[in-house]
Amino acid sequence: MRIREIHLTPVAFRDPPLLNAMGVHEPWALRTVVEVVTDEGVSGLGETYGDLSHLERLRAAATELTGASVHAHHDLYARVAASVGANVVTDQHGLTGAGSNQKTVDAVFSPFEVACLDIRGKAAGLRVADLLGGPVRDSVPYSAYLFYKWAGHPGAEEDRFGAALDPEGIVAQARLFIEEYGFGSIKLKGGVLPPDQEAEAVFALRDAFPGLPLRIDPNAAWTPATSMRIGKALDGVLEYLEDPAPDIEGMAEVAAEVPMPLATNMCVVTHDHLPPAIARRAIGVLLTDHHYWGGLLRSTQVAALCATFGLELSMHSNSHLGISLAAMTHLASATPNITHACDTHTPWQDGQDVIAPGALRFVDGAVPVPDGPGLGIELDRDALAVMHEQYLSCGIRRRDDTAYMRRFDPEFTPKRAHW
Ligand SMILES: O=C([O-])C(=O)C[C@H](O)[C@@H](O)C(=O)[O-]
Ligand SMILES: [Mg+2]
Repeated sequence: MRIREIHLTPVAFRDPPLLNAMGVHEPWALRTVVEVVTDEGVSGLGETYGDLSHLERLRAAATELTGASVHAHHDLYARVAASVGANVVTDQHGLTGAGSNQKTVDAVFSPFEVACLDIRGKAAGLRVADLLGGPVRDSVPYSAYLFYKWAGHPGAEEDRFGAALDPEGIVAQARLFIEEYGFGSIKLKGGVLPPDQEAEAVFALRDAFPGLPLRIDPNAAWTPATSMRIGKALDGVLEYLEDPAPDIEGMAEVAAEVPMPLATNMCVVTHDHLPPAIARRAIGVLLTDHHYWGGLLRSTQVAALCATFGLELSMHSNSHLGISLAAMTHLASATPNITHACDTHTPWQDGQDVIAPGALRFVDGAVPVPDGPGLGIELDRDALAVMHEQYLSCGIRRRDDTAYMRRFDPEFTPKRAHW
């Protein structure tokens, strides 16, 4: 089965004003939908970032990939690497660590690999999870992913989630998500308010939801000293503390002093980071993300490395649609050592999607692995067309949380080791 054509469709969907250490989410989030079609007419789906420079790299890779076998994983990777070239560094949103040529190639390769696995599964009558070694769990738990947020985008009406700028607002948000999705663990995105205020919100969550695993992720907005102080104060409250301070060295300092494991999707984001992080005992949990770790197969290889070195696994998420959720679910179901509930932005997309409804649903905070072959999902072409129109009209071509925040707070600076 050879690749006959590839369709790349940039899309935009509404996103609430979620606050983070870099600024605030813009009213529209961007993604690219990737459709690979074979010479036998079988098609597969992938989903990735929507920034224009990434889209241009996807276009160049698509040209290289035409004619390749969907089974030839290494050949597909080599073609993508050649199309990207050396010394090209991926876009930065400031929230997923340093860019590198390796990470760029991995990010460009990922959606094509997912689409090829979708095709291979459809052709063989197997689920993608089966191609990855078979599911070790039928259903993948996700965490309630809480954000400090404004009531609505400035100048627009309040959204249905409302404001969350203090512990009461955060607890109310958690209650809403738990009622609607049944989540059994909670992550709070931090790096927005002074650390003691964010710790207060964590204590409020503990009191409101006793026994639920909790995490906080300030995206490296704290110094090592503050991270140690807050980490010690949250002893017995957190299952892990995610990226409190910048860089492997800073994380190692903190890890040596705090009682809970440190997790990261910032200081270890490509293979080169693993040896120093392991040597320095900087992290206990890696948040993997197939979108920048080179797709699903390569993510399972990273997972095996983590098992060898005694690292636990969780999963990172950006704003995404159902193709990504399906891929994340197949991957996590087939990765034995993902033992923490995965992150997902799905609730913030509030039903907007490019896939037909029904295949993916939350049951008690977990997504059952879809039954159908491949990813087990179908593209909703009408929805895709609407979201593509939204992309064309929204005017955003690159995610920039800092620039958007500066429209309302010209003095705003990204928070890196700020507190
Ligand atoms: O560190 C993380 O978990 C993330 O970067 C997740 C997302 O990017 C989130 O922080 C966001 O979109 O604001
Ligand atoms: Mg994180």
